[in-house]
Amino acid sequence: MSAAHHVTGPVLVIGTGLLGASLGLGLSRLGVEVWLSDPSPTAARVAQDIGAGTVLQQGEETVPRLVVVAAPPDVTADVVADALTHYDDAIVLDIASVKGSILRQLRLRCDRGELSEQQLSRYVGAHPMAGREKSGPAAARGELFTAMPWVVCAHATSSARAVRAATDVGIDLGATIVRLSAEEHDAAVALVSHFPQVASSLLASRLMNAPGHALALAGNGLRDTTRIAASDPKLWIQILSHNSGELVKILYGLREDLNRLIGTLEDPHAEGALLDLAELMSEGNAGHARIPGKHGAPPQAFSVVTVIVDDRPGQIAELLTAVGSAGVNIEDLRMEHSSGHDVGMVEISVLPGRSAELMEFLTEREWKVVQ
Ligand SMILES: NC(=O)C1=CN([C@@H]2O[C@H](COP(=O)(O)OP(=O)(O)OC[C@H]3O[C@@H](n4cnc5c(N)ncnc54)[C@H](O)[C@@H]3O)[C@@H](O)[C@H]2O)C=CC1
Ligand SMILES: O=C(O)C(=O)Cc1ccc(O)cc1
Repeated sequence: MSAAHHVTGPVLVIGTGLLGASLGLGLSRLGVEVWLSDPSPTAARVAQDIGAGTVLQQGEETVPRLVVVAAPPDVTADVVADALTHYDDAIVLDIASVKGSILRQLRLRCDRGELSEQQLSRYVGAHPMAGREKSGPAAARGELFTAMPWVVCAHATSSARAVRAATDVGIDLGATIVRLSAEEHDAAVALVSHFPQVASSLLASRLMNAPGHALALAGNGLRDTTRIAASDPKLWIQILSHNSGELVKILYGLREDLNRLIGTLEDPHAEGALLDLAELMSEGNAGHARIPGKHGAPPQAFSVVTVIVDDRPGQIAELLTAVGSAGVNIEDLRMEHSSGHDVGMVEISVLPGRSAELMEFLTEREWKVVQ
Protein backbone atom coordinates (compact mmCIF):
# COMPACT_ATOMS: atom_id res chain seq x y z
CA MET A 1 0.00 0.00 0.00
CA SER A 2 1.27 3.52 -0.70
CA ALA A 3 -0.20 6.67 0.81
CA ALA A 4 0.69 10.36 1.03
CA HIS A 5 3.64 10.88 3.35
CA HIS A 6 6.35 13.41 4.18
CA VAL A 7 9.31 11.13 4.91
CA THR A 8 11.65 10.46 2.04
CA GLY A 9 13.43 7.11 2.11
CA PRO A 10 15.47 5.13 2.25
CA VAL A 11 15.13 5.01 6.02
CA LEU A 12 17.53 2.80 7.98
CA VAL A 13 16.14 1.53 11.29
CA ILE A 14 18.91 0.42 13.66
CA GLY A 15 17.49 -1.74 16.46
CA THR A 16 14.49 -3.73 15.28
CA GLY A 17 12.79 -4.59 18.58
CA LEU A 18 9.29 -3.49 19.57
CA LEU A 19 9.77 0.18 18.72
CA GLY A 20 12.06 -0.13 15.68
CA ALA A 21 9.91 -2.81 14.05
CA SER A 22 6.70 -0.85 14.80
CA LEU A 23 8.21 2.23 13.18
CA GLY A 24 9.46 0.24 10.18
CA LEU A 25 6.04 -1.35 9.79
CA GLY A 26 4.23 1.99 9.96
CA LEU A 27 6.54 3.64 7.39
CA SER A 28 6.63 0.58 5.07
CA ARG A 29 2.84 0.56 4.95
CA LEU A 30 2.98 4.13 3.66
CA GLY A 31 5.29 3.00 0.86
CA VAL A 32 8.55 4.36 2.35
CA GLU A 33 11.63 2.24 1.59
CA VAL A 34 12.87 0.89 4.96
CA TRP A 35 16.12 -0.95 5.72
CA LEU A 36 16.60 -2.87 8.95
CA SER A 37 19.69 -3.55 11.04
CA ASP A 38 20.10 -5.21 14.43
CA PRO A 39 23.01 -7.06 16.10
CA SER A 40 20.51 -9.86 16.70
CA PRO A 41 19.94 -11.51 13.28
CA THR A 42 16.75 -13.06 14.69
CA ALA A 43 15.29 -9.68 15.68
CA ALA A 44 16.10 -8.31 12.21
CA ARG A 45 14.59 -11.35 10.43
CA VAL A 46 11.40 -11.30 12.49
CA ALA A 47 11.04 -7.56 11.79
CA GLN A 48 11.44 -8.26 8.06
CA ASP A 49 8.97 -11.15 8.22
CA ILE A 50 6.25 -8.96 9.75
CA GLY A 51 6.72 -6.39 6.96
CA ALA A 52 8.82 -3.75 8.73
CA GLY A 53 11.37 -3.49 5.89
CA THR A 54 14.33 -5.32 4.37
CA VAL A 55 17.29 -6.59 6.39
CA LEU A 56 20.54 -4.88 5.52
CA GLN A 57 23.00 -7.76 5.14
CA GLN A 58 26.47 -7.70 6.73
CA GLY A 59 28.78 -5.69 4.49
CA GLU A 60 25.88 -4.44 2.33
CA GLU A 61 25.90 -0.66 1.88
CA THR A 62 22.99 1.71 1.55
CA VAL A 63 22.74 5.49 1.47
CA PRO A 64 19.90 6.31 3.86
CA ARG A 65 18.41 9.79 3.93
CA LEU A 66 17.25 9.14 7.47
CA VAL A 67 18.56 6.81 10.19
CA VAL A 68 16.31 5.99 13.15
CA VAL A 69 18.12 4.51 16.14
CA ALA A 70 15.73 2.36 18.18
CA ALA A 71 18.35 0.60 20.34
CA PRO A 72 18.42 0.40 24.16
CA PRO A 73 19.27 3.72 25.91
CA ASP A 74 22.71 2.49 27.12
CA VAL A 75 24.06 2.10 23.59
CA THR A 76 22.02 4.79 21.82
CA ALA A 77 24.65 7.57 21.91
CA ASP A 78 27.30 5.20 20.49
CA VAL A 79 25.00 4.03 17.71
CA VAL A 80 23.94 7.61 16.87
CA ALA A 81 27.60 8.76 16.79
CA ASP A 82 28.55 5.85 14.50
CA ALA A 83 25.64 6.63 12.16
CA LEU A 84 26.50 10.35 12.01
CA THR A 85 30.08 9.42 11.12
CA HIS A 86 29.29 6.62 8.68
CA TYR A 87 26.44 8.26 6.73
CA ASP A 88 27.77 11.70 5.93
CA ASP A 89 24.56 13.33 4.76
CA ALA A 90 21.85 11.43 6.64
CA ILE A 91 19.66 12.87 9.37
CA VAL A 92 19.98 10.71 12.50
CA LEU A 93 17.14 10.43 14.94
CA ASP A 94 16.92 8.36 18.12
CA ILE A 95 13.72 7.36 19.87
CA ALA A 96 15.06 6.35 23.29
CA SER A 97 12.94 7.06 26.37
CA VAL A 98 15.55 9.45 27.81
CA LYS A 99 16.98 12.46 26.00
CA GLY A 100 19.34 14.50 28.23
CA SER A 101 21.94 11.80 28.88
CA ILE A 102 22.18 10.92 25.17
CA LEU A 103 22.65 14.56 24.15
CA ARG A 104 25.28 15.03 26.87
CA GLN A 105 27.23 11.99 25.63
CA LEU A 106 27.13 13.30 22.04
CA ARG A 107 28.25 16.78 23.13
CA LEU A 108 31.14 15.22 25.05
CA ARG A 109 32.24 13.54 21.82
CA CYS A 110 32.14 16.94 20.08
CA ASP A 111 34.21 18.48 22.89
CA ARG A 112 36.77 15.67 22.48
CA GLY A 113 36.87 16.21 18.71
CA GLU A 114 35.43 12.75 18.00
CA LEU A 115 32.34 14.27 16.36
CA SER A 116 32.17 17.54 14.41
CA GLU A 117 29.57 20.28 15.00
CA GLN A 118 28.34 19.65 11.44
CA GLN A 119 27.75 16.00 12.31
CA LEU A 120 25.94 16.88 15.55
CA SER A 121 23.68 19.31 13.65
CA ARG A 122 22.23 16.30 11.76
CA TYR A 123 21.06 14.70 15.04
CA VAL A 124 17.68 15.23 16.70
CA GLY A 125 16.24 13.29 19.65
CA ALA A 126 12.66 12.11 19.60
CA HIS A 127 10.47 10.06 21.91
CA PRO A 128 7.19 8.40 20.99
CA MET A 129 5.08 8.17 24.14
CA ALA A 130 3.73 4.84 23.02
CA GLY A 131 4.73 1.35 23.93
CA ARG A 132 3.75 -1.97 25.32
CA GLU A 133 4.83 -4.11 28.25
CA LYS A 134 6.24 -6.62 25.71
CA SER A 135 9.52 -6.21 23.88
CA GLY A 136 10.89 -7.56 20.59
CA PRO A 137 9.69 -7.30 16.99
CA ALA A 138 7.01 -9.99 17.34
CA ALA A 139 5.01 -7.57 19.52
CA ALA A 140 5.33 -4.71 16.97
CA ARG A 141 2.28 -2.79 15.73
CA GLY A 142 2.33 -0.39 12.78
CA GLU A 143 -0.38 1.70 14.43
CA LEU A 144 1.44 1.90 17.80
CA PHE A 145 2.05 5.63 17.38
CA THR A 146 -1.37 6.68 16.11
CA ALA A 147 -2.71 9.66 18.11
CA MET A 148 0.07 9.26 20.69
CA PRO A 149 2.47 12.08 21.64
CA TRP A 150 5.70 12.20 19.61
CA VAL A 151 8.22 14.44 21.38
CA VAL A 152 10.80 16.19 19.20
CA CYS A 153 13.80 17.46 21.21
CA ALA A 154 15.84 19.75 18.97
CA HIS A 155 19.14 20.84 20.55
CA ALA A 156 20.87 24.21 20.26
CA THR A 157 22.61 23.34 16.99
CA SER A 158 20.13 20.96 15.31
CA SER A 159 19.67 21.91 11.65
CA ALA A 160 16.21 22.91 10.43
CA ARG A 161 16.36 19.92 8.02
CA ALA A 162 16.96 17.53 10.91
CA VAL A 163 14.11 18.96 13.00
CA ARG A 164 11.79 18.75 9.96
CA ALA A 165 12.72 15.09 9.38
CA ALA A 166 12.18 14.13 13.04
CA THR A 167 8.81 15.86 12.95
CA ASP A 168 7.79 14.30 9.62
CA VAL A 169 8.31 10.76 10.91
CA GLY A 170 5.90 11.44 13.79
CA ILE A 171 3.35 13.08 11.48
CA ASP A 172 3.49 10.19 8.98
CA LEU A 173 2.95 7.68 11.79
CA GLY A 174 -0.20 9.57 12.84
CA ALA A 175 1.29 10.83 16.11
CA THR A 176 0.77 14.20 17.80
CA ILE A 177 3.90 16.36 17.73
CA VAL A 178 5.15 17.95 20.97
CA ARG A 179 8.30 20.12 20.98
CA LEU A 180 10.39 20.20 24.17
CA SER A 181 14.03 20.66 25.12
CA ALA A 182 15.81 17.50 26.35
CA GLU A 183 15.70 18.87 29.93
CA GLU A 184 11.97 19.65 29.77
CA HIS A 185 11.35 16.21 28.27
CA ASP A 186 13.27 14.37 30.99
CA ALA A 187 11.49 16.23 33.81
CA ALA A 188 8.11 15.55 32.18
CA VAL A 189 8.62 11.84 31.57
CA ALA A 190 10.07 11.37 35.06
CA LEU A 191 6.65 12.41 36.35
CA VAL A 192 4.26 10.85 33.83
CA SER A 193 6.14 7.68 32.80
CA HIS A 194 9.13 6.79 34.98
CA PHE A 195 7.50 7.49 38.36
CA PRO A 196 4.33 5.50 37.45
CA GLN A 197 6.58 2.59 36.41
CA VAL A 198 8.41 2.66 39.76
CA ALA A 199 5.16 3.06 41.72
CA SER A 200 3.58 0.14 39.85
CA SER A 201 6.63 -2.09 40.39
CA LEU A 202 6.79 -1.20 44.11
CA LEU A 203 3.10 -1.94 44.48
CA ALA A 204 3.28 -5.27 42.65
CA SER A 205 6.38 -6.33 44.55
CA ARG A 206 4.27 -6.25 47.77
CA LEU A 207 2.28 -9.14 46.26
CA MET A 208 5.21 -11.53 45.99
CA ASN A 209 4.45 -13.30 49.24
CA ALA A 210 0.73 -12.57 49.41
CA PRO A 211 -1.44 -15.57 50.33
CA GLY A 212 -3.49 -17.10 47.53
CA HIS A 213 -6.81 -16.24 49.20
CA ALA A 214 -5.87 -12.53 49.21
CA LEU A 215 -4.90 -12.58 45.51
CA ALA A 216 -8.17 -14.35 44.65
CA LEU A 217 -10.00 -11.18 45.77
CA ALA A 218 -8.06 -8.95 43.37
CA GLY A 219 -10.18 -6.65 41.25
CA ASN A 220 -9.58 -4.03 38.59
CA GLY A 221 -8.09 -1.57 41.08
CA LEU A 222 -5.09 -3.82 41.55
CA ARG A 223 -4.93 -4.80 37.86
CA ASP A 224 -5.01 -1.13 36.74
CA THR A 225 -2.32 -0.01 39.14
CA THR A 226 0.06 -2.92 38.47
CA ARG A 227 -0.37 -3.31 34.68
CA ILE A 228 3.01 -1.80 33.84
CA ALA A 229 4.78 -3.80 36.57
CA ALA A 230 4.98 -6.48 33.83
CA SER A 231 7.40 -4.26 31.81
CA ASP A 232 10.80 -5.47 30.62
CA PRO A 233 13.36 -5.05 33.49
CA LYS A 234 16.34 -4.92 31.07
CA LEU A 235 14.97 -1.78 29.40
CA TRP A 236 13.69 -0.12 32.56
CA ILE A 237 16.97 -0.48 34.49
CA GLN A 238 18.50 1.67 31.75
CA ILE A 239 15.67 4.21 31.54
CA LEU A 240 15.56 4.76 35.32
CA SER A 241 19.31 5.05 35.74
CA HIS A 242 19.64 7.50 32.82
CA ASN A 243 16.96 9.79 34.32
CA SER A 244 17.69 9.22 37.99
CA GLY A 245 18.20 12.92 38.86
CA GLU A 246 14.68 13.92 37.80
CA LEU A 247 13.10 10.79 39.28
CA VAL A 248 14.75 11.18 42.68
CA LYS A 249 13.23 14.67 43.08
CA ILE A 250 9.76 13.14 42.72
CA LEU A 251 10.59 10.27 45.08
CA TYR A 252 11.66 12.75 47.79
CA GLY A 253 8.17 14.27 47.55
CA LEU A 254 6.61 10.82 47.71
CA ARG A 255 8.68 9.98 50.79
CA GLU A 256 7.34 13.10 52.55
CA ASP A 257 3.76 12.21 51.61
CA LEU A 258 4.25 8.62 52.75
CA ASN A 259 5.68 9.72 56.10
CA ARG A 260 2.70 12.03 56.58
CA LEU A 261 0.24 9.25 55.68
CA ILE A 262 1.93 6.73 57.97
CA GLY A 263 1.86 9.26 60.82
CA THR A 264 -1.85 9.87 60.24
CA LEU A 265 -2.75 6.18 60.07
CA GLU A 266 -0.74 5.34 63.17
CA ASP A 267 -3.26 7.38 65.12
CA PRO A 268 -6.41 7.78 63.01
CA HIS A 269 -8.38 9.11 66.00
CA ALA A 270 -6.02 12.02 66.60
CA GLU A 271 -7.37 15.49 66.02
CA GLY A 272 -7.18 16.42 62.33
CA ALA A 273 -6.35 12.86 61.20
CA LEU A 274 -9.53 12.35 59.20
CA LEU A 275 -9.17 15.78 57.61
CA ASP A 276 -5.65 14.79 56.61
CA LEU A 277 -6.96 11.62 54.95
CA ALA A 278 -9.71 13.60 53.20
CA GLU A 279 -7.07 16.00 51.87
CA LEU A 280 -4.95 13.14 50.58
CA MET A 281 -7.90 11.64 48.72
CA SER A 282 -9.07 14.94 47.28
CA GLU A 283 -5.54 15.86 46.16
CA GLY A 284 -5.52 12.51 44.35
CA ASN A 285 -8.89 13.30 42.77
CA ALA A 286 -7.56 16.69 41.62
CA GLY A 287 -4.41 15.18 40.11
CA HIS A 288 -6.35 12.44 38.35
CA ALA A 289 -8.79 14.97 36.89
CA ARG A 290 -5.84 16.73 35.21
CA ILE A 291 -4.85 13.70 33.08
CA PRO A 292 -5.90 14.54 29.51
CA GLY A 293 -8.39 12.32 27.69
CA LYS A 294 -7.82 10.41 24.45
CA HIS A 295 -5.88 12.22 21.69
CA GLY A 296 -4.81 14.93 24.16
CA ALA A 297 -8.42 16.12 24.57
CA PRO A 298 -9.43 17.69 27.88
CA PRO A 299 -10.18 15.17 30.64
CA GLN A 300 -13.66 13.82 30.21
CA ALA A 301 -15.74 11.74 32.56
CA PHE A 302 -17.56 8.98 30.65
CA SER A 303 -20.66 7.17 31.79
CA VAL A 304 -20.25 3.44 32.22
CA VAL A 305 -22.95 1.03 31.07
CA THR A 306 -22.42 -2.41 32.64
CA VAL A 307 -23.75 -5.51 30.90
CA ILE A 308 -23.65 -9.08 32.22
CA VAL A 309 -22.79 -11.57 29.47
CA ASP A 310 -22.53 -15.33 29.37
CA ASP A 311 -18.93 -16.48 29.26
CA ARG A 312 -19.18 -18.16 25.85
CA PRO A 313 -17.60 -17.46 22.45
CA GLY A 314 -19.21 -14.72 20.37
CA GLN A 315 -21.04 -12.93 23.21
CA ILE A 316 -18.82 -9.85 23.26
CA ALA A 317 -18.91 -9.58 19.46
CA GLU A 318 -22.74 -9.67 19.56
CA LEU A 319 -22.82 -7.05 22.29
CA LEU A 320 -20.48 -4.72 20.39
CA THR A 321 -22.58 -5.13 17.26
CA ALA A 322 -25.66 -4.21 19.29
CA VAL A 323 -23.96 -1.06 20.66
CA GLY A 324 -22.91 -0.18 17.10
CA SER A 325 -26.45 -0.52 15.81
CA ALA A 326 -27.61 1.80 18.61
CA GLY A 327 -25.30 4.38 16.96
CA VAL A 328 -23.35 4.92 20.19
CA ASN A 329 -19.56 5.30 20.11
CA ILE A 330 -17.58 3.19 22.58
CA GLU A 331 -14.98 5.40 24.32
CA ASP A 332 -13.50 2.59 26.41
CA LEU A 333 -14.24 -1.04 27.15
CA ARG A 334 -13.25 -3.42 29.90
CA MET A 335 -14.27 -6.87 30.96
CA GLU A 336 -14.26 -8.50 34.36
CA HIS A 337 -14.64 -12.22 35.02
CA SER A 338 -15.68 -13.34 38.45
CA SER A 339 -13.73 -16.47 39.27
CA GLY A 340 -15.83 -19.61 39.57
CA HIS A 341 -18.78 -18.15 37.61
CA ASP A 342 -19.55 -18.57 33.93
CA VAL A 343 -20.61 -14.95 33.41
CA GLY A 344 -18.60 -11.81 32.78
CA MET A 345 -19.28 -8.11 33.32
CA VAL A 346 -18.61 -5.83 30.36
CA GLU A 347 -18.19 -2.15 31.21
CA ILE A 348 -18.83 0.10 28.22
CA SER A 349 -17.75 3.75 28.60
CA VAL A 350 -19.82 6.17 26.51
CA LEU A 351 -20.41 9.93 26.42
CA PRO A 352 -22.55 10.86 29.43
CA GLY A 353 -25.45 12.06 27.22
CA ARG A 354 -25.73 8.64 25.49
CA SER A 355 -25.82 6.19 28.41
CA ALA A 356 -29.58 6.30 29.15
CA GLU A 357 -30.57 5.60 25.52
CA LEU A 358 -27.96 2.81 25.26
CA MET A 359 -29.25 1.16 28.43
CA GLU A 360 -32.80 1.31 27.10
CA PHE A 361 -31.75 0.01 23.66
CA LEU A 362 -29.86 -2.97 25.14
CA THR A 363 -32.54 -3.78 27.74
CA GLU A 364 -35.20 -3.87 25.00
CA ARG A 365 -33.05 -6.43 23.16
CA GLU A 366 -32.82 -8.58 26.29
CA TRP A 367 -29.26 -7.81 27.27
CA LYS A 368 -28.79 -7.95 31.05
CA VAL A 369 -27.95 -4.33 31.81
CA VAL A 370 -26.94 -3.58 35.41
CA GLN A 371 -29.25 -0.75 36.55
N1 LIG B 1 9.16 -0.28 24.99
C1 LIG B 1 8.56 0.87 25.02
O1 LIG B 1 7.40 0.91 25.45
C2 LIG B 1 9.24 2.11 24.52
C3 LIG B 1 10.60 2.11 24.25
N2 LIG B 1 11.21 3.25 23.78
C4 LIG B 1 12.63 3.25 23.50
O2 LIG B 1 12.85 2.54 22.29
C5 LIG B 1 14.12 1.91 22.32
C6 LIG B 1 13.92 0.43 21.96
O3 LIG B 1 13.07 -0.16 22.91
P1 LIG B 1 12.23 -1.46 22.57
O4 LIG B 1 11.99 -1.54 21.12
O5 LIG B 1 11.10 -1.50 23.51
O6 LIG B 1 13.28 -2.57 23.01
P2 LIG B 1 13.46 -4.08 22.42
O7 LIG B 1 14.20 -4.81 23.47
O8 LIG B 1 12.17 -4.61 21.95
O9 LIG B 1 14.41 -3.83 21.16
C7 LIG B 1 15.71 -3.32 21.26
C8 LIG B 1 16.50 -3.84 20.07
O10 LIG B 1 17.76 -3.16 20.05
C9 LIG B 1 18.74 -4.11 19.65
N3 LIG B 1 20.07 -3.68 20.06
C10 LIG B 1 20.74 -3.99 21.19
N4 LIG B 1 21.94 -3.43 21.15
C11 LIG B 1 22.05 -2.77 19.99
C12 LIG B 1 23.08 -2.01 19.36
N5 LIG B 1 24.26 -1.81 19.95
N6 LIG B 1 22.83 -1.50 18.12
C13 LIG B 1 21.64 -1.68 17.51
N7 LIG B 1 20.63 -2.39 18.06
C14 LIG B 1 20.84 -2.92 19.28
C15 LIG B 1 18.30 -5.42 20.30
O11 LIG B 1 18.87 -6.54 19.64
C16 LIG B 1 16.79 -5.33 20.14
O12 LIG B 1 16.36 -5.97 18.95
C17 LIG B 1 14.68 2.10 23.71
O13 LIG B 1 15.66 3.12 23.68
C18 LIG B 1 13.48 2.54 24.53
O14 LIG B 1 13.86 3.42 25.57
C19 LIG B 1 10.50 4.39 23.52
C20 LIG B 1 9.14 4.44 23.76
C21 LIG B 1 8.42 3.30 24.29
O1 LIG C 1 2.19 1.58 28.71
C1 LIG C 1 2.28 2.75 29.03
O2 LIG C 1 1.42 3.35 29.66
C2 LIG C 1 3.48 3.52 28.66
O3 LIG C 1 3.65 4.57 29.18
C3 LIG C 1 4.42 2.91 27.62
C4 LIG C 1 5.73 3.63 27.46
C5 LIG C 1 6.89 3.06 27.97
C6 LIG C 1 8.11 3.68 27.80
C7 LIG C 1 8.18 4.87 27.13
O4 LIG C 1 9.35 5.49 26.97
C8 LIG C 1 7.05 5.46 26.60
C9 LIG C 1 5.81 4.83 26.76
